Amino acid sequence: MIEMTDVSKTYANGVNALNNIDVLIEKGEFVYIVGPSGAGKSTFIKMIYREEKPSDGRIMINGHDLTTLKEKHVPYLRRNIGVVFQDFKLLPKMTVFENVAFALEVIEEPRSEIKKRVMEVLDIVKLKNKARFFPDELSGGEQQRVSIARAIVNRPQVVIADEPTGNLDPDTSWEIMDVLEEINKRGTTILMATHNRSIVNTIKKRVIAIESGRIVRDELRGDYGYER
Ligand SMILES: Nc1ncnc2c1ncn2[C@@H]1O[C@H](COP(=O)(O)OP(=O)(O)OP(=O)(O)O)[C@@H](O)[C@H]1O
Repeated sequence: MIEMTDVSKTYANGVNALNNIDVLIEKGEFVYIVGPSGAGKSTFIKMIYREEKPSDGRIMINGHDLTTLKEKHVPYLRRNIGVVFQDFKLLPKMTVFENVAFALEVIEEPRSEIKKRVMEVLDIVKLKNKARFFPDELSGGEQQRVSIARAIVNRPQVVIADEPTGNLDPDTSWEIMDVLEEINKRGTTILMATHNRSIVNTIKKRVIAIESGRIVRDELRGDYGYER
């Protein structure tokens, strides 16, 4: 469902972030993207939700060619891809409920339907009881769970997480993994860029390792593979 063919990315300042990337990720996979700082992991991820365009090569997502996708069609692509960031990016003046409902792409859907869907996803992330709270009234892990609820509320086929546990303590990081695994079990493809060695080495998944802009390893049930 995600296919990159000979993809390279050079930024405007001349930095060559990715070179000749070939990769195929099937529906329902859970994939860790690992590699040293500056290796190109975020660039790889950003190209999938069209935050960045490749300089060369082709990216296909669900049969759509991202490289020729018109700007006006980018919102349709994004509806199918939920994104989770290290720093949550919640709207501080909105409640948990509103943060999730805001992301829901429903046109003239009855309020009752919107409420039902938002409460469904808050149930998945175990935050139904905090729907009326504001982000600053939540722990870091809870805020990340809200951001995951927001990412899945449109029932995307793919969730992309760029260091989702980067700002969290170890216990909370495991809770976030429980939630991501649950979402994956329900059929959503997950791509997660991470520096979290113990998670990668414990919850075994496919590992794609990137170094200096190239894929140097792609293993089912792989290891983190880097020393600190
Ligand atoms: N917008 C940008 N403009 C220019 N260069 C960039 C830009 N974004 C990233 N780069 C460069 O591209 C290279 C890859 O960066 P990227 O953020 O993809 O790495 P990363 O593997 O995600 O790193 P980290 O683990 O530190 O987040 C780096 O050399 C970085 O400086």
